[in-house]
Amino acid sequence: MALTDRTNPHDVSLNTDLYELTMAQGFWESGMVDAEACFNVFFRDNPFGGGYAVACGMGQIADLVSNFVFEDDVIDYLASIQAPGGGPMFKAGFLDYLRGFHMRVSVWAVPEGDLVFPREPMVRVEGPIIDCQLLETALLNLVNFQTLVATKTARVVHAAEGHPVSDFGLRRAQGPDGGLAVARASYIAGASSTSNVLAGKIYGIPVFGTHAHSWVMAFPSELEAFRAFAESMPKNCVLLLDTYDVHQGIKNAITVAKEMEERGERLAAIRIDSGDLAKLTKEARREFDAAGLPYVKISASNDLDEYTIQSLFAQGAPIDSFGVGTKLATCDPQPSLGGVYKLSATRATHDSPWEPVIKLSETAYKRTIPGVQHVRRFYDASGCPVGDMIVDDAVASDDSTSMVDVLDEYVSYDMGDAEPRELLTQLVDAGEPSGVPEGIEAAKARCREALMRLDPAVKRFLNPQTYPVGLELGLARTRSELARRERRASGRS
Ligand SMILES: Nc1ncnc2c1ncn2[C@@H]1O[C@H](COP(=O)(O)OP(=O)(O)OP(=O)(O)O)[C@@H](O)[C@H]1O
Ligand SMILES: O=P(O)(O)OC[C@H]1O[C@H](OP(=O)(O)OP(=O)(O)O)[C@H](O)[C@@H]1O
Ligand SMILES: O=C(O)c1cccnc1
Repeated sequence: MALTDRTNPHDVSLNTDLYELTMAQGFWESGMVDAEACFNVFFRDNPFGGGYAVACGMGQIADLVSNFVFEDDVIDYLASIQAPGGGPMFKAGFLDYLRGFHMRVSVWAVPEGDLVFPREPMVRVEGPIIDCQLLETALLNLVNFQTLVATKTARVVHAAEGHPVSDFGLRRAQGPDGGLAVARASYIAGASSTSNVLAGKIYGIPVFGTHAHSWVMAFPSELEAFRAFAESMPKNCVLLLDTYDVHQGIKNAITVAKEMEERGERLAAIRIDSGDLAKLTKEARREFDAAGLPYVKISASNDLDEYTIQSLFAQGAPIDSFGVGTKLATCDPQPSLGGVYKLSATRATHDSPWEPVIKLSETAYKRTIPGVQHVRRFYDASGCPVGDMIVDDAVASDDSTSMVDVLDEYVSYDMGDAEPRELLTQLVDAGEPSGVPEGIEAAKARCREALMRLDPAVKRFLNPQTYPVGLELGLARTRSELARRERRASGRS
């Protein structure tokens, strides 16, 4: 899959921050080779001021874990790193340990394409603390950006009201890897195609393209350029009308469409990439219809995002499809998702009981949730999600429907008759992939279904309603007790 298709699989273990390796060495030296940990990936705020996020990148986690090995050239490089104070950064004994290393972690995650909300675990990793720590950076690198892109795309696709959206973002993406991640995540979240040909080859995403202004400028006239393109691409001819003057562009496209009809062909569409897209697309629609060419579709591009698309439809723009590049690939106006990887439980060995741990902070906002967490998503009778409950089975109470808001302990919810379903599914079992990884189409279908069932009030762009996420009562109690104990231990109360 993706990561190893693109990079030398032996380098996967170096796609990390140095401190993961130095901490791993420290755990090894401290005799903690058998110590185990439980970490969770979560984010604190929905991106783009929205009401939800689309989980993405999970389909590549098993591949990351399997390929997390230290080949000889990697060991040689690590051996060559000098500590700032002099001498090798890594000890020979630790490098020997890494030589035979393979990940033994178990991983659970929100299924790719499903919805995820602030503070609930979107990925849970359990296993030897060394392995868990080594995984942090690469795992966050995988899921943070793809979840952000998938969420941005879901918003754009929502605004497009069922009209196809193509990812045009490669030229503005954050490098070749970024471009591939954008194509993959945007396709899962509802884009119909990508202009990125490598993504088409690697992931099997449909590829789509029109032509650039340079095509028109390379011919003596626009009409000749359109004719040449129609002859070269009779089956998928989309003409870009705005190189010189859209009004003349419409006339030239009609001339070429009529010539195509005489050859038994059809002009597929036109694209407009500048100016007032509402006004110009209305004019184009009028003229194509009047010329007896109602089948010619209208595509629009030019710095589009969910807000411009929504506005264009509010103005009655007769647009059939969109090409969305810069603002999708760069996730404008929010370039990162602040997903974090936090320790929530430890145990001395695989056979000892888990001890929940908590990270306190000056602000409740940064306080973590302790325990080995999983998520119960509740659905109403029509199959729509109504709330998510974070549960640690080891401390769970008898009350399986009540929960306390994840941020505000004075707010509680009762899920009543709603039907609970486990959200997290296992991806890796003690280092081995759990079953056959699902394809990208399954994640895409899941995303479409999940978004369709999400309350429109949570999906709206302006002041969306907050989807309820809470702690099961036993977990809420454990969290308060741990917080009190830690505060006392640190002398703060
Ligand atoms: N009717 C419209 N309503 C709202 N936004 C629009 C409308 N038409 C175009 N836009 C958006 O306005 C922004 C600027 O459009 P503008 O007409 O200034 O194009 P431009 O960037 O000057 O064109 P060029 O690509 O030639 O530089 C773009 O993001 C475009 O998508
Ligand atoms: O507008 P985006 O959402 O980023 O979509 C991709 C853009 O890429 C191309 O423009 P190009 O790079 O040739 O520059 P342009 O803005 O001058 O058209 C294309 O014509 C789109 O406008
Ligand atoms: O095919 C297109 O029209 C296209 C692709 C990438 C960027 N802009 C336009």
